[in-house]
Amino acid sequence: EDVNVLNALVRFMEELSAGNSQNIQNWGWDKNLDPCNGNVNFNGTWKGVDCMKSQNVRKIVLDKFNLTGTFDAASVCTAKFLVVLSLKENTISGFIPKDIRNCERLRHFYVSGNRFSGVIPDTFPQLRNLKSIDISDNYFSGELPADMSRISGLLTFLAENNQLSGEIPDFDFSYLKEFNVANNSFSGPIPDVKSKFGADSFSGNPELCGKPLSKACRPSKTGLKHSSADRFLIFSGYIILAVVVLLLLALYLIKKNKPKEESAKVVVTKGRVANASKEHSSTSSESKTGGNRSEYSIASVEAGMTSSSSLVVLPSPVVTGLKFEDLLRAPAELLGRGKHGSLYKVMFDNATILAVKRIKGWGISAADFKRRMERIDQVKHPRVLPPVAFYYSKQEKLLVYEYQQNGSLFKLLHGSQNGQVFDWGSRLNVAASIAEALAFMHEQLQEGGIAHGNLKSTNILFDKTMEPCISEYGLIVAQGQDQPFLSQSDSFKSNALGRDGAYSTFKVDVYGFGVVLLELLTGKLVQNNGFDLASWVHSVVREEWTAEVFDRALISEGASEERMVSLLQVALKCINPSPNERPSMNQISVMINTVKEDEERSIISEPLSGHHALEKPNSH
Ligand SMILES: Nc1ncnc2c1ncn2[C@@H]1O[C@H](COP(=O)(O)OP(=O)(O)OP(=O)(O)O)[C@@H](O)[C@H]1O
Repeated sequence: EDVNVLNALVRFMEELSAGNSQNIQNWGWDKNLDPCNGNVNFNGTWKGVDCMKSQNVRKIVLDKFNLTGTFDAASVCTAKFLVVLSLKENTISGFIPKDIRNCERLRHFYVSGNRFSGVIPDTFPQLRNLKSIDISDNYFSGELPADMSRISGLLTFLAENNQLSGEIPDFDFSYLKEFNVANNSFSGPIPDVKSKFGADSFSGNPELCGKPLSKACRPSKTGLKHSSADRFLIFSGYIILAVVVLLLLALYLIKKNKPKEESAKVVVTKGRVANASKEHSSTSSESKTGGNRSEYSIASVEAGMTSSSSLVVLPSPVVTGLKFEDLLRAPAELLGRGKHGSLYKVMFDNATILAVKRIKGWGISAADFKRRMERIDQVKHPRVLPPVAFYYSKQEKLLVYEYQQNGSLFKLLHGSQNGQVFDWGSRLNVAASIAEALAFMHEQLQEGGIAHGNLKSTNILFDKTMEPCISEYGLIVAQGQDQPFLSQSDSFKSNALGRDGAYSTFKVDVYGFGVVLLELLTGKLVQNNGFDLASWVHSVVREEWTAEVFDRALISEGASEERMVSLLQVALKCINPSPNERPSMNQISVMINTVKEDEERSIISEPLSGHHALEKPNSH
């Protein structure tokens, strides 16, 4: 460590020891000694200090050290690599200084069982890397910072037995495993804790109400609590809101009265409701729109579009005799409006459910489009959803797929899982299947340079037998040096462009696949095209905390860390910023199969009485 850091750490210890110089000597906190290199059992090294790669102080654990002084955050936070700070069960007093914000890498902060007082500083939520916080059994008072939810990925928050007051702020409850604020003076409604924590976590706060406590909240009471200044602010807020709403309404009315613009070729028209249960309530509106159209149908106002000649129905066992008019008239429901188009669920023939993707602004020629779709259709792979039909017009392209009832990988990972278990074995299977299918497609479509172009967990769907399959293959053109039809600012693409500028469509898919692997391993949501997740994983791995990236569900299931790390290594290769360094899908498929074989071998060789052999839930 740097001399300045050593000096600061000695100062930190002096403050903690309240001038008891004996302490410092006994524990070897001497700036002339190396805190890192020495015997672990304090022999020339600093007691309670642990270092990373024998260089930087990473952990300071001074539990039960009879410390009676105060906490000098500014000094201790000069140790930039500090990840764990634990001062449990001493008699430290005073407050936590705002300078705690400088401990940027801090992941675990434990000060329970001391005599800390004062408020938790508002700089605290700036410590985004925090995983666990234990401030229980102290004399902390005042309100918690309102933006505690900024610490995303928090696993533990323990603050029981203090004098904290005010409302409990919103936390990022998605990953929280432990939460306790019992025996404080919190008041008001309990935020939605997603039924993860019971009444024990909140008891001993007489003014708290709402679930999971048995005391219900009285709506009027919160109103009374506001001061007149508060009330003024709230009312003026309402007024502003009302003005905005009125303005929007006016704008909408003005727009509506204008003639329809040329570009709006396909509209969703009002008519009969798709849902049978609502059928009679809307019969009155039917006459207005002329019979057969459904409330949400992909109908067109453009005369040209109703010609069935442009709909190409590919030979498939799913639909026979699908006509364009049928498609337009059929009841449809808008499922999503993605960056690249909208997706409709269409009931056809009362038996077949189709998914229709509508893409706008794709400047591809009719012949190219047709060739492309037919080529994709020719390369059949059981794990790739083939289009059943497609439609071309200059402004609009429609792609028809069979609707998959079992949802997407995204939904399985992040949706309400309905008690479904998505265990390690199943995740590994998904990874292996998708890698294999993608490798096959890449190989077959190498010549035309047709990659998937938009691989992500919403485009991996589960079929009837819960086997994963890739959908929307080849709907995005991202080839050569010329700009893909995506915007230039798309960080996904610019990322795929890499530092060396070389562009490869297939390597974009490899990146996308790497992000899917990260999602499978961490269980975390992907934002910003996976860029955030990727950089988070990188930072954790760099600091040798690899085990912390994995989904808690996988850890508690007892999944093999060794094999999770192997899969993580594959993912990191896929998301290499330089596309040329990324392996091919074929190589990736081989790597994942090796991990899968290891897994299978271990299941066979493990004794049946083993913890995971018994508890392993069925894979799909
Ligand atoms: N064939 C299908 N069957 C069932 N659900 C589907 C099908 N195709 C897509 N979906 C689901 O419908 C939703 C909307 O799909 P859409 O493709 O519009 O979204 P997206 O993939 O997030 O966006 P985009 O592809 O435009 O980037 C997604 O949740 C997707 O998983």
